[in-house]
Amino acid sequence: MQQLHDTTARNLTTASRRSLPLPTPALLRERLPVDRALAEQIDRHRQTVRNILNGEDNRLLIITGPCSLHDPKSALEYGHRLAALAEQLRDKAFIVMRAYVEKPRTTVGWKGMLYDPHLDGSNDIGTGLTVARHLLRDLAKLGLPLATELLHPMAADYLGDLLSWAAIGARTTESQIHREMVSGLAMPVGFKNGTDGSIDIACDAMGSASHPHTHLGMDDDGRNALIQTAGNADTHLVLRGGHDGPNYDANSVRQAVTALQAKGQNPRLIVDCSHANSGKDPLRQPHVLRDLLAQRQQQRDPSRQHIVGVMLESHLEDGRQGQDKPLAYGVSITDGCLGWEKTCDLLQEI
Ligand SMILES: O=C[C@H](O)[C@H](O)COP(=O)(O)O
Ligand SMILES: C=C(OP(=O)(O)O)C(=O)O
Repeated sequence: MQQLHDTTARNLTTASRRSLPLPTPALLRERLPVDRALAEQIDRHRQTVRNILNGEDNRLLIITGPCSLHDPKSALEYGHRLAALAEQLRDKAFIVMRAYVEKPRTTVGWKGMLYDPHLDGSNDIGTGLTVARHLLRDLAKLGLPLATELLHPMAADYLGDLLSWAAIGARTTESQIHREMVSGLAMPVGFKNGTDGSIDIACDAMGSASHPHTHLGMDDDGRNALIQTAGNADTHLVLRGGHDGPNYDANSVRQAVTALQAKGQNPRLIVDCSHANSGKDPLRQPHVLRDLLAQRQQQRDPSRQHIVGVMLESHLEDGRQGQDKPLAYGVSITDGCLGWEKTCDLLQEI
């Protein structure tokens, strides 16, 4: 009788969810391993990003790539072209590819390759994890450092070893769970300012993530676990504009730097040329980037440079997929992007 009661109570409280098994992080990493040479490459790339953020390497950090990856073929074609450009510009810039497989949504919408790799609402996350890890590993093997937004903390367990930089997005910067996760990550992590444009929440996030935490989590074998983290010393601010408009202009950057200095935090920051800084018009990104380059030129002493990195949303073709049309190759499925030709011309200006 007591058992019947317990079962009924459990059914009532869990009626709105169902679960299916997924591979553990250890199993996925075993199936798609990172070999020693690749691990060393990623370690070197992380260190270069750290050096830029600490003012020891004066090259511009450029994080560029599609708003979201949805098709391995076009992502790899972009990666091949970017790897060649990165080599050409290596004296002036350190280029990292945006390799975003999770998308935060304002309300609802496609949540990225990791969640729905078949793009049909079937939400085959098991395949999504494999496709995403496979693609990220192939891109890293091109010699490219990779950046992504870590949206679900469990995704870091499956993909974190392939990343040289990660973002916490505008919609999750205030989340304690994300700050705890960042505290245990081995790569530099940028916190974006909130969608309302405020930077205080991102500064709080940097402070929180730099501390050790103890939190609920999953171990490599997929078991619930108590996780203890050491604190991440390489967090920084990413300006992406907000509801009231852009924050890439010299005045906004100065205010952000002053706020960071007042809190004793790293005043070197990254500016996203897209999102609210471009008013979501991808073709405005060159205008934003040129403004940032002009601001950098004003600062003659490289060690006092505050804008150390920029982000672009860029794909093979301009814009985004048309509504109710067959998918066009190399076109973003989420936010509009700057096409390759324009991206390439723009980055040559550096
Ligand atoms: O970068 C992508 C989008 O800006 C973000 O995922 C939010 O998208 P949405 O407002 O279309 O949901
Ligand atoms: C969603 C993104 O950015 P933000 O968090 O700034 O909206 C993104 O870079 O894909």
